[in-house]
Amino acid sequence: MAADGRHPGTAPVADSDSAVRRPGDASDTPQASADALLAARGLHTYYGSSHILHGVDFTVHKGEALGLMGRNGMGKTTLIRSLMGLVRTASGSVTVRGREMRGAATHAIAKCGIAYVPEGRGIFPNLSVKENLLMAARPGVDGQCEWTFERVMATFPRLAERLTNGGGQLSGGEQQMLTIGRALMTNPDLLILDEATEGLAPLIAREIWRIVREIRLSGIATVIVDKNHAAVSSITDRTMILVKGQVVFDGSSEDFRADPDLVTQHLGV
Ligand SMILES: Nc1ncnc2c1ncn2[C@@H]1O[C@H](COP(=O)(O)OP(=O)(O)OP(=O)(O)O)[C@@H](O)[C@H]1O
Repeated sequence: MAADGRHPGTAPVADSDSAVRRPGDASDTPQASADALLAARGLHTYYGSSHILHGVDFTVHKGEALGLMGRNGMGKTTLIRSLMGLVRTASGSVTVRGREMRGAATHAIAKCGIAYVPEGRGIFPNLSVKENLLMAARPGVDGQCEWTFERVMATFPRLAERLTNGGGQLSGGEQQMLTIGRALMTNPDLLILDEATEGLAPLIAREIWRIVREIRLSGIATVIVDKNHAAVSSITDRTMILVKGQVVFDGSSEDFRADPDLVTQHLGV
């Protein structure tokens, strides 16, 4: 705890209109900025007259795994949708590798190597597993083709067993794997997973976490939104907590795990 009773790296929600960065936050340094893959500064988003994001600062660096946490309705999905151009943002900036992208179309942001796997899964139910995967295939931003059909098969043995099944015939967990597999076929630099284990049986959720670990080790940056903070913080480098559309913690996952008060205060039910 800091002398004022707050956690290092936290700010009281009602204090300020903008999210407060930690002194010495890596994203403040020119070195880290050069390394930033996707960044937002002072992001404000509204749904009608409801002010949802209150000046959010956000950075994910190349190859970094970031866990985005917060109770229901705190703005996590809205932040992701704002970054992806799926909702209009009122002000602030969104950059990909330093290039301003706020207001750009979602497909233009995706073309910059950002793959978004939304909550609820988006596969083609009438196409086979193989067709679903092959139609997503494309080289990455630098022409890299590391994620081939064969590699996806090796990573998702369950999908390999169901290649000719229609997407709609898969179980919920298999559909989630197919959605992640499709995202990997685009050879992204960043994979954003929103509630990837929501509603899945524990065994299947564990399989998803194994896959996410493997993706992370392959050098792809990941942003993981999930209620299972223990699982997420065990595989991420950094943790960020949103409360009412403001960042109240942005620090290493090690620091997050060492401070159970953060869970009680900001994530507990
Ligand atoms: N399309 C919408 N129109 C109006 N309000 C919305 C819309 N989508 C979300 N909201 C509201 O915005 C706030 C933030 O929602 P958001 O989905 O971003 O939260 P979240 O942290 O992702 O929560 P959850 O874990 O429940 O998905 C909530 O109060 C929610 O009711």
